[in-house]
Amino acid sequence: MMSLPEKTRLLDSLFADCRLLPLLNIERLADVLPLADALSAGGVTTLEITLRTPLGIDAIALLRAERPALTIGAGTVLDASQFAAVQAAGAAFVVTPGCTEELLEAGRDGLIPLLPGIATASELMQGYRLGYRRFKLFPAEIAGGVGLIKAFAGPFRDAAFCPTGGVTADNLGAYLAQPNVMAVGGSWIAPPQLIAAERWQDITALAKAAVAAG
Ligand SMILES: O=C(O)C(=O)C[C@H](O)[C@H](O)COP(=O)(O)O
Repeated sequence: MMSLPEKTRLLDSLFADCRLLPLLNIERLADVLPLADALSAGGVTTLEITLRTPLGIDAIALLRAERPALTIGAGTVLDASQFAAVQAAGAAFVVTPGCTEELLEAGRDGLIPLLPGIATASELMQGYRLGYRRFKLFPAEIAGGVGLIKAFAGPFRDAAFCPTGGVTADNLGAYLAQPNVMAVGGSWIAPPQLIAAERWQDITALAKAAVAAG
């Protein structure tokens, strides 16, 4: 089993080539492969399927089987049983909006890395105490945005963040310019209305623009 420092290194390696984490809510299973291909064509290498819809687990398993070159994370994981389910479906890592003791322990003891969600120094320190050094900052813009990430760089010198929630094409560059930003996440690269309309080329264009900003 991997230690937390090994899981930290694995997370860093997933974003070494592309610091983007498009967040996908899957409403129709038929969208999964064309959507993943549209993002790949734009240069995306890692994406997050949320459990916000009941198709999340099936979508993760489908991508794992059909698009093995992509790295698939699972998002909106809220408890240890969901952690176990996405791990079994083949997720490469787990992202959560917040952190509970149960989830932090599941991420420590599980087979795949957890990127726990935090919005305050105190939440960060609960994970830090166990050995976590990589965190999702959620909701990034509301919690303090780039200013908060800069402030965290003072006391938490070896921590890095994946801001998510309110990241757009307009503020993406400011986040990526921070040395303690490991990646940025969000739905702006594959907006629900473009997925619903199967506008795959528009999604490729949004992905290309975001990759260019990184
Ligand atoms: O579902 C989760 O796991 C979350 O924690 C929330 C998402 O990360 C944000 O809602 C994405 O925010 P937008 O990019 O502004 O749409």
